[in-house]
Amino acid sequence: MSELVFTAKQLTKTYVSGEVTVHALNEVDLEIAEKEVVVLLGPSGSGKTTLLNIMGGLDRPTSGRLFFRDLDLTDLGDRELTKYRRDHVGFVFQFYNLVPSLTAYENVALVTEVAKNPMRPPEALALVGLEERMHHFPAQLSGGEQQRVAIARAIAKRPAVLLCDEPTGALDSKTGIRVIEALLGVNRQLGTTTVIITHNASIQDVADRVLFFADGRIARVRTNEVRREAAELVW
Ligand SMILES: Nc1ncnc2c1ncn2[C@@H]1O[C@H](COP(=O)(O)OP(=O)(O)OP(=O)(O)O)[C@@H](O)[C@H]1O
Repeated sequence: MSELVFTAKQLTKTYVSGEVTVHALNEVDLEIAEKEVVVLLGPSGSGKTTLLNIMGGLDRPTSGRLFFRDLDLTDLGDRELTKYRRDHVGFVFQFYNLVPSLTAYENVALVTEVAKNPMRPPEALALVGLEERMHHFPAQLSGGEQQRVAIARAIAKRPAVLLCDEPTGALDSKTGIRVIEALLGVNRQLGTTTVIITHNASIQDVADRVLFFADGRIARVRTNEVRREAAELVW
């Protein structure tokens, strides 16, 4: 059995506004192993982003526990949570949030300059197939290429986990597939545990496991015996 990266126990997040209570996460139990690729699917509002944000130390649960390896994240103060995030977590969002006045190289360097044991920017950009474009500005890159720069930026500090919220949401199928290819390449070469939220059901075939969310719970889990390559996807 491989090592666990995340263990969630009865993880619950409740929002109360006035008379309305929303159970964004409802007593979720979950284990995610080292090096796993996990895809989260489910309707809008089913709790996927809430779980991702708590795993990334961006948000806190209302009750329950979440462990990163043997570190109980639910016990951490704000500064410790920030340190956890900085040392161990890379994020990729739907919109790339690159600095437009900086080249691809410089966007990655922003992170590597403050990390403990970073890759050099060209190494990170090579992992996503962009070494030839590293002196280009975001405006000179396609959406898919910009997202790959964002992935290079997220993984340059060699995080244990990469959390991706709709990474292909703004992309057409061809560039989306290249982005998934980049994520799988990083997972293969660095062993980064990767969690991907998507509304695109075809992406589930590249995962080790697929968690289907409904009403703040994991309603179903699918395990793929064989992971498909990104190039085999059709959407
Ligand atoms: N800050 C907040 N205040 C109040 N309710 C919230 C807040 N954040 C999320 N929610 C509610 O919690 C529920 C779960 O939201 P969440 O964003 O986790 O869903 P999701 O599955 O990621 O949806 P989507 O696919 O649309 O991103 C929703 O009903 C949402 O409206």
